[in-house]
Amino acid sequence: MNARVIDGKAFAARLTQDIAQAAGDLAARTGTRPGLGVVLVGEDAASQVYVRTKTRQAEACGFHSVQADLAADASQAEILAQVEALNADPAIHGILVQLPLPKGIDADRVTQAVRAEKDVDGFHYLNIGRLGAGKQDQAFVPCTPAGCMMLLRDALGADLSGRHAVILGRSNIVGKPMAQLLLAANCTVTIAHSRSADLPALCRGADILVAAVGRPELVRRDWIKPGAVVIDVGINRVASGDKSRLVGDVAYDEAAAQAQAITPVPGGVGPMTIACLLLNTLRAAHRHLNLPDPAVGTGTAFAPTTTETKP
Ligand SMILES: Nc1nc(=O)c2c([nH]1)NC[C@@H]1CN(c3ccc(C(=O)N[C@@H](CCC(=O)O)C(=O)O)cc3)C=[N+]21
Repeated sequence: MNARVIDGKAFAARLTQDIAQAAGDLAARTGTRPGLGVVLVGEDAASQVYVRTKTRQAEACGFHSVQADLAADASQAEILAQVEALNADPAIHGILVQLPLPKGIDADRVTQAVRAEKDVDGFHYLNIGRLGAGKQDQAFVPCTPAGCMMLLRDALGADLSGRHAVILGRSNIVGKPMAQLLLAANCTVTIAHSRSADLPALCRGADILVAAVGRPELVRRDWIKPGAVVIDVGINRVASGDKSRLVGDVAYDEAAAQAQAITPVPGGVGPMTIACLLLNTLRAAHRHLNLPDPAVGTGTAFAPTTTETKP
């Protein structure tokens, strides 16, 4: 078997173009540009890179964008005040507080302070609850799982019903919402995690395998059912000689020998996360104006983008 590479980078680029187009249409119709507010606390290098990418892409889509940088020793009250300012700003439709927050800050307090209508990360309990109740159309769905679903439908077609999906990882940000989305798509869903017995055997039962545990190359060749679709959410920086490189939670070459299709790292799920953040912000602006959600990122708007791996 020679897995197709699911090109998340190309998919995200097309999605981002459609978002830019829809943002332009909205501005022409209503005079409103979608507005994204990003809160960054501290000097974590990776967080700075991610936040810069998000802000730059938002601006490239014609969004209004505001970035609030707070010092690493900012107090919880200062962070909450920043969130409240963005909550109250009518030009801001989506708010993102970059995680992780420094030690000593109650991240739950901060994420729950974001108004649900502006919660484009999908972390507010109202949005989590809507997703859990099958009302994901009214929710903001967390960006990484939303992007994974688009890539899955790109690989397998719109109808995923009856497939056995195994998710490795049970985080609030990826594993749990991913399970809800796959369940809503009529998959049979297994959530496996660090305390599960015989992870390899569980994974071998998967038609769809989503790896989101943050363990470099945990998933090996014999964990994968021939013909499965593998979505690798892991982004792990590992030493490679005197440099470092990014690897996923899946041993890519081994998995590609077994799978039908697989996402690479980098260039798979990561770029989709950012595109879905922009899409959620575009939707937030529409909902703020009492307009129906734009027809972007839904249905069959996207032709498959898959390429062959090397033998
Ligand atoms: N409130 C909040 N929301 C988030 O969505 C959020 C967050 N906090 N904290 C950190 C994680 C991580 N995250 C990534 C997004 C894109 C890439 C991405 O585009 N990665 C590129 C490679 C980037 C590189 O080279 O380092 C790729 O996979 O191709 C990675 C990671 C969003 N996060």
